[in-house]
Amino acid sequence: MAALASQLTAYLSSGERVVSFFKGSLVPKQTISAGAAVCISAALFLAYEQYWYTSKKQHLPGPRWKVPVIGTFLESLNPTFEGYLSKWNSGALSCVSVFHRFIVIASTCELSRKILLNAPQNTEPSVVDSMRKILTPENWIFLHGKAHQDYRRGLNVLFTRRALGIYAPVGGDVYSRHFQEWLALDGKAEPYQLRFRELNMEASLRVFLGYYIPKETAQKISTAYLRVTAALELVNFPIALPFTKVWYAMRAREFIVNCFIDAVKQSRVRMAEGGTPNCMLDAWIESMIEERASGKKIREFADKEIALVILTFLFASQDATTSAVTWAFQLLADHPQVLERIRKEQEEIRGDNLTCNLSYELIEKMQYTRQVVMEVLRLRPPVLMIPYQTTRNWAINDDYVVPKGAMVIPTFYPALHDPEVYLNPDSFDPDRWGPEGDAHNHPKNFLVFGVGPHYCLGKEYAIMHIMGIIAQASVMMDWEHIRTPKSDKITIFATIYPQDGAIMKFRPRGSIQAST
Ligand code: HEM
Repeated sequence: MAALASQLTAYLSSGERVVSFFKGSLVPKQTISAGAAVCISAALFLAYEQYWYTSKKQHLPGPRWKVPVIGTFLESLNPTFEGYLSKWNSGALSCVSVFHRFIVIASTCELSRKILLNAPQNTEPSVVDSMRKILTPENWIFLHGKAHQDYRRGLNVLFTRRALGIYAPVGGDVYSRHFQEWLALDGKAEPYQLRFRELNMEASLRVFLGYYIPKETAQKISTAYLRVTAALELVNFPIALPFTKVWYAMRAREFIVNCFIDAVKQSRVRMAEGGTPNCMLDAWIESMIEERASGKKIREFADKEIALVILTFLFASQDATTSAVTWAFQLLADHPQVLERIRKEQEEIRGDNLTCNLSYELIEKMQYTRQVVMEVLRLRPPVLMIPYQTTRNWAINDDYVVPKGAMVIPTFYPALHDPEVYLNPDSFDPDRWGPEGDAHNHPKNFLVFGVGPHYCLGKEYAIMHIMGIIAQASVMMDWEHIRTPKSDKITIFATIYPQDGAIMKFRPRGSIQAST
């Protein structure tokens, strides 16, 4: 069967040869028309496709047969959360195929961790082709194994305690400015998801690049970046023809990277003159200057390289943090007793200066606010899964070998909603992260940021950023969530959002109670 299958594959690569195969060898000459030959070869191709699928599928739960040619492509265009849930519930491992890609989905904590931790020996992150085009093939994010490890080590300096201390007040300034804009809407109710995105984008640009980028350019970058997000589909047209989504995204990337390079040059000049570091670029360049001065052998990062790294940070952070911030505002409005405890904590640690700007020292004192952020991320993990692929045939457990080249997907949601680990897993309970709770005793289940060689580099910064936003918001504003039947329904677009876009209204702190 396998020999026949491989013979057929070779033949099916050329229609002409297929016709001659059937005309010339299988049946006597002159007895079969070209049309009939095409029909027979199509039928054999379809049969081969089913053989290909079922021989990989074996006993795994999944569609019994492959939809000819496209597999479950149509379902993957409009994924639903309920669809994912039923897939995860179907077995510890399950499968589908999209076009000619065989996909294995792991739904337990143990198997998901195994996939992530087995990079690069048996697995590696699976990259959609458009990503390589948009982020450029030379981007560090596509490195594997030792090269990846070494490069990544050089970036650790950007997320030290000292570096976070530089970023906290920069973020705080941006949050307060955006809150003032929301308050200027005078309590108008509207979906806030897009406004949360704008806040995140500006915070990222200012934290990463400081004020080397003028306001108008920052706005242009924010708009251009929408092109990048739009091109992040699982399936794109393979060639970046003019005016396709990927083509627009590549043009946007060129513009963004050029702006970043300009900022790097300015930072180099300022830091060489002994300036105080005000953003990630400054921290990075200062550390290179210091290491050079100390005579250490260091990795010199070129301007474009730095710009591309910052681009990956934008890429990795924008959607995930926007998702987390959206759910955080919604969950806090729906659980006023939790918001009150955040406020109480802020009063305790800020004293008389309630609306003072953020600092890392303040962040470190926000024990309860941290618990809240951990719980938001557990309940509504922005990233539900990450696609990897196998680099060889790999016995993932005792009874299944994932074939080489298959996409293998570790999922995070089931581990984060495991009722044996998190009591009442679907309830929002920040106390489970407190001294009395036991969520901390199960670090293996907290897969929000992945695990292994590619785990999230920005984890600590992301947590600080979300904490900073809700802390600062709690002292400046009151907000209401206008609930709709879609508020608790999850929509999936790379990350997860409430289906109604989180309809909210904001008022200055104290005015809602005062007016009711
Ligand atoms: C709530 C916000 C965030 C979430 C939920 C999140 C989640 C993740 C996840 C699940 C991964 C893949 C891990 C793996 O494959 O094992 C990842 C990778 C990554 N994240 Fe985040 N992330 C967030 C924010 C950020 C931020 C703010 C930054 C940068 C400032 C960042 C930078 C990165 C980078 C560079 C990688 C790739 C690391 C590598 O391949 O070595 N992330 N993140």
